[in-house]
This record gives sequence, C-alpha cells and structure tokens, in this order.
Amino acid sequence: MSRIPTTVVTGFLGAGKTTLIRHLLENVNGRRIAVVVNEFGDVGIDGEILRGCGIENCEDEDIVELANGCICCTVADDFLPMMRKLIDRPNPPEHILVETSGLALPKPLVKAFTWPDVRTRATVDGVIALIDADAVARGRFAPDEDALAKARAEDPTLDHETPLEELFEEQVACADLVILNKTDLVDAAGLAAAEAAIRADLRPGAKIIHAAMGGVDPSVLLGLGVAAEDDLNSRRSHHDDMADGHDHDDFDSFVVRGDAVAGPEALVAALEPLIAAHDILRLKGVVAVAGKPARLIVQAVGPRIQAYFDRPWRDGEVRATSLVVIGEKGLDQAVIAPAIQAALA
Ligand SMILES: Nc1nc2c(ncn2[C@@H]2O[C@H](COP(=O)(O)OP(=O)(O)OP(=O)(O)O)[C@@H](O)[C@H]2O)c(=O)[nH]1
Repeated sequence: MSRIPTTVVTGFLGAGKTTLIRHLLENVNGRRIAVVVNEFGDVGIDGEILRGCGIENCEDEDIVELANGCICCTVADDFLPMMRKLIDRPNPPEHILVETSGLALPKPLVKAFTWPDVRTRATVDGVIALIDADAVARGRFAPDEDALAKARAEDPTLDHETPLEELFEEQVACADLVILNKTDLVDAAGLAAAEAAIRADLRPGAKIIHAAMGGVDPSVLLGLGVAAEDDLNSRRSHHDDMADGHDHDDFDSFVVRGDAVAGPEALVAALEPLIAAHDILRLKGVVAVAGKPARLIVQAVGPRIQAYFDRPWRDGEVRATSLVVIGEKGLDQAVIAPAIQAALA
C-alpha cells in the first residue's frame, strides 16, 4: 500500500502558514488534499479562514481542526487518532498538509509518524518552515545582547534563550525547506539580514527560498520525498530530553467577544496603540460590522494589522465578533480585554 505523503508546515505565529496553505490549495489543480489545522488558543480562526476561501475541490470535511492546545503536546490524544481517521476514509486524501500552531515544536509531530500503524500508511514528505523575513530582519528573534549579559552576570547557570528565540530556532532546525516569507516588506539588506539570522540554525542540506504571500509553486513544496520520520536525529531540538514535549506556559492567550462594530477603520485605529502598548504578538479573529453582509477578518502580527471582508454571513450564523489575543506570559488580560472591548463598542 502506498503511503500518503504529509507535509508539515511550521513557523512562528503569523509567519504566513495559513496564507501559504491557501495558495497551495488554490493551485494544486484538483488534487485531493486534506489540511489539518492546529491553533494555540480556544477559537479556531485558521480553519474558518481556509473554509471561507471557497476554493474549488476543497470540501469542508477536508479541513480538520485540532483544538485542545498545541499539537506537539497532544500528539497521542489528538493527532494520531485524527490521522488514523483521515487515512481510513473510503476515499483517503492524496496528500495531507499539517499546519502546526505558531508555538508548536515540529519534531514531536514528525516523531508521531514512526508509530507502527501510521508509519505503514503515511510518511512525512517534508517539513517546511515559514519565516517572517520582516520580523526577523527587525531582530524579533535575535537575542537581546544587553539582557543576555545582565542575566549571565546574575546567574551563569540560567537558560538564556527566550521562549521566542528557542521556538524560532527549533522550527528552523527541523525544516527541510525554509521559506523566507513577506519579502514584500523588506529591502535587499533586510532580506540578507534575515537570511543570515537563520543560516546558523539550518540543517545541513536544507534549502532557503523566498516568497511573498506564500506564493510558491506547489511542485516546489510538495513531493520532497524526504521521509523525515526516518531522519529524526538530524533534527536538533532543545526538548529532546523531555518526556512529553514542552509546555506552553511561556505564552498566554485569551478571547475577547463582542457585537457588531461600526467600521473596520475605527477598529484598526483603536487596536494599533493597544497592540504596541502591550506587546501583543498576535491578534486575529472574525468581526461583525454593522450593516455589512460579510464578516470581517482581522489579523495582526506584531504591529501590522490587516482587515478584510472574506465571505457573507450565512443564514442562521450568529453575527458576532471574537478576537484571539496571544502574547508572552504576563500578558495583562485584565487591562487588555476591557480595552479591546472598548475598541469594539
Ligand atoms: N505583507 C505580507 N503579509 C503577509 C504575507 N504572508 C502572510 N501575510 C499576512 O500575515 C498575516 C498572518 O498570516 P497567516 O497566514 O494567518 O499566518 P499564520 O502563520 O497562519 O498565523 P498563525 O496561525 O496565527 O501562527 C495575515 O494578515 C496575512 O495576510 C506576506 O508575504 N506579505
């Protein structure tokens, strides 16, 4: 029996994973692809966005959401049973794409493909890491040298990497192919700086390509034929010694809900200073706009906010707003949630 090739798409929060997958689905020319989407946080926005695209040949049942936390920590409980279900379909997919949460470690997922009943029927075609070239060029994942020196002086035994740096390195170090995405937001110097920042973490032989809005030909991404599950040792991880993956206590997330807002511009203008003031890493969600038949998708990655109408509300669908907010531990929900509520009013 041939094994179903599965591509693992990793990358930090907001790097462009869903955008890449959407582009792939639009360009695979009728190939039957199933997408497994995992998100950090209680509300699944990515699955909603993909389903909202209306791509031909992409049925709702082909987008499977895995909630309940980060996929890397719930492999046995969630991911494996779901893979078995997908594989056992009477008409199984020809290819599977797994979009990990932006905070997930890819290696535990790759390891899941060594489980006997999955190993015989699916294989990791390749691990693709999406990188936000703009964020990397601006030093978001680089160590803060001053803080590092201070921490070293205070306690030389401390683990000096921030959770952000660690995740970033781990995602790059597991990849067969790295996509430096968002090239439209950087100049040549920025792109070179981003590339230099990831080189040290790359696995030998891993390739780097450049893209904007995930615009890469599917033939470049699919069919790598790497069988990454057979090559786990070359995928360095900070967490190899831990029995059960890692925990996500370094990050916080909560959801803010509300009714219809007056308009996108006012909402974006109100969110901008909030995001900057509270160092919100990621904010995304579905927004109802008064008098508009379509729902608004709001996306913020660091300081950049995007808002666009994606599809009309369906009959019977509750026209409400829900926004997921993600940041590093200590995110001040008691202050931020009411402030976002006020922006929604
Ligand atoms: N300018 C620019 N924006 C991009 C590009 N790729 C993605 N984006 C935007 O970045 C935001 C996040 O994109 P997503 O595709 O949702 O990112 P993600 O990695 O799936 O996000 P999480 O699932 O939350 O980790 C959206 O507003 C996208 O439109 C790009 O190449 N250039």
